Amino acid sequence: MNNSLTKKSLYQVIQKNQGLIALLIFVVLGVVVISLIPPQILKIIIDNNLVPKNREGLMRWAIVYLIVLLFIGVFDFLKEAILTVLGQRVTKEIRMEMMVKLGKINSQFFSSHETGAVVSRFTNDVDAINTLFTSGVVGMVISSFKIIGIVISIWFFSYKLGLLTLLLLPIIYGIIRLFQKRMLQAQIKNRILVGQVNNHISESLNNMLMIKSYSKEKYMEQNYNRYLLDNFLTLDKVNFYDAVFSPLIQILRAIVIASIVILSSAQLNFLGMSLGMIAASIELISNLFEPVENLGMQLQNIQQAVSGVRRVNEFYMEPEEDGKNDKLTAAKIIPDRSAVRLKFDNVSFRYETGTDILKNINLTLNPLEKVTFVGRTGVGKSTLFKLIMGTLQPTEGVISINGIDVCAIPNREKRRIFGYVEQRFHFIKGTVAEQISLQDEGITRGKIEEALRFVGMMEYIESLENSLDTEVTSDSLFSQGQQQLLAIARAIVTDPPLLLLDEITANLDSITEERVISVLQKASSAHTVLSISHRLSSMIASDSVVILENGRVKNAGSPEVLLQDDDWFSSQVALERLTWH
Ligand SMILES: Nc1ncnc2c1ncn2[C@@H]1O[C@H](COP(=O)(O)OP(=O)(O)OP(=O)(O)O)[C@@H](O)[C@H]1O
Repeated sequence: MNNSLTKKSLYQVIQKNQGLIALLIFVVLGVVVISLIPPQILKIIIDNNLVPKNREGLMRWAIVYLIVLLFIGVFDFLKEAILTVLGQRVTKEIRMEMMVKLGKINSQFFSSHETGAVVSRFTNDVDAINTLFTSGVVGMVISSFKIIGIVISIWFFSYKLGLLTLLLLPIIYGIIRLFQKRMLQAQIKNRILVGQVNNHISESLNNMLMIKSYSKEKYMEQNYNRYLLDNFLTLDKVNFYDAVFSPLIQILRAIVIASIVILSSAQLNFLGMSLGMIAASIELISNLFEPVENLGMQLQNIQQAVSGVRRVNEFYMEPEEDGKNDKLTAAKIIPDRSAVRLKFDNVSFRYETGTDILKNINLTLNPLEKVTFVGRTGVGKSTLFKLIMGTLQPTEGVISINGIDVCAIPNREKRRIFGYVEQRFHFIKGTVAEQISLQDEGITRGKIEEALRFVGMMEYIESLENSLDTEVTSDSLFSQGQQQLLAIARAIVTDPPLLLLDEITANLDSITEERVISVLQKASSAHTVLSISHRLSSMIASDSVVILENGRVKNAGSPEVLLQDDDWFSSQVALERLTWH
């Protein structure tokens, strides 16, 4: 756990909660010691009062007995409360640190890790660490002390019974563990199957239109039926173990108690104990089952928590985005927006999980140039944009703006440099205005309105109930094409000198498409514009076209020259004209 996040968070919580921890230690010791007292009182009541038929002290001992029970309750409550508070504080600390880490982590991480697995670090793994507090280490210490205390108390009554208890302990533990393991296996299987049943419903709902269009209702029902049946079978097992476990413990306890009574009978009198001692021993042995039972679960929780700790720490050790220069500002990098020079020097790139996507790209774009990247689906055009923005780091080579490596640009400055319009619009929780500003306080309402007017969305937004302040609660408030327009508004609202447009007209009707292109063309006089387009006809009048093939620049030049020189380009244009006319 060296330099681990868990250790760090634990240390911080201990530092900030020293009083609470001192109280916890006191309470834990109190719980252990006080819970040994009632059997002793019982012994005194029987030996000093009941056997000699002396009722004098009964009232006094009854009150003491009640007070002790009251203390046990109070101490138990305090222990649980403190452990829950401390556990929550540690998990909050861990989760906050993990969120900070998530913001710093190298973007490559997200292409090689599934969302579900990362979510599970934040939820299941941190919850497992929480059990270290609520029912793990501290619980185990309490259970162990309780067991030790009980054995010592019994030993004082009769060393023979003490020895017998020591012999019995592993047997009781073994039987309980055997059942607990089976119960847990059945519960885990049941949980997975319940997840499967629930997933099936949400998946079916998400795909309902497709299911109906392809007439897959029967298939959906059969699958659901199968999942339900599996679920019933495991649930049966869980119920069986649940039903058997309690009676099993009762029978075990009854056998042990009966053995003590038989061994103490007048005929055998093997243990040599008074009646009070016998009663107290029976009480103590009865109390022995609870900590033994807890111990098994606590050990298991600790095992799970340890793997949670390991996984959380692995996440915390993931490489961060390096090479950022915090002193760089957009104004320093681009002092004059008409002199932006973007350069690719021997750039190659490969995702962690795959082969080379881009190989040895060398390109220099002139200031204010309009460049369109074309190439077959999957050739790496969108990847190239992510490299330009420094979201991904080239495996080899450098991409620079005015001589500055894009990977050194701090994230906070990127919105003032790049306006990136993705193929898909990502909604955030908030109002329409916040979809555009992304809660960036530097962006005024006037700027937001200007950007929305620019893409022709203002009229529609004014027709919404609260105009710009309408809460966006569902994607369906905007059509696919409108989402595309919102994406453009979000990108241009900061008036960045570099526009990166990834298939911006894919979801627009031809009238809107023409309008967007003409508006962007007007605006583009003060921008360097890089666009990706499948439909060559929808290309913003480009100064040059870069054709990518097999990860390399196959050809680059003005569209007029490429129409003459490049067979692929001229045939694509011809094909498109054929399709459209
Ligand atoms: N996160 C990722 N992890 C691994 N491989 C990826 C990842 N993203 C993209 N790829 C792969 O990289 C290749 C290039 O993808 P990219 O999206 O850059 O292509 P593209 O030219 O923009 O495609 P399209 O024209 O369809 O948008 C594809 O083969 C894709 O499968």
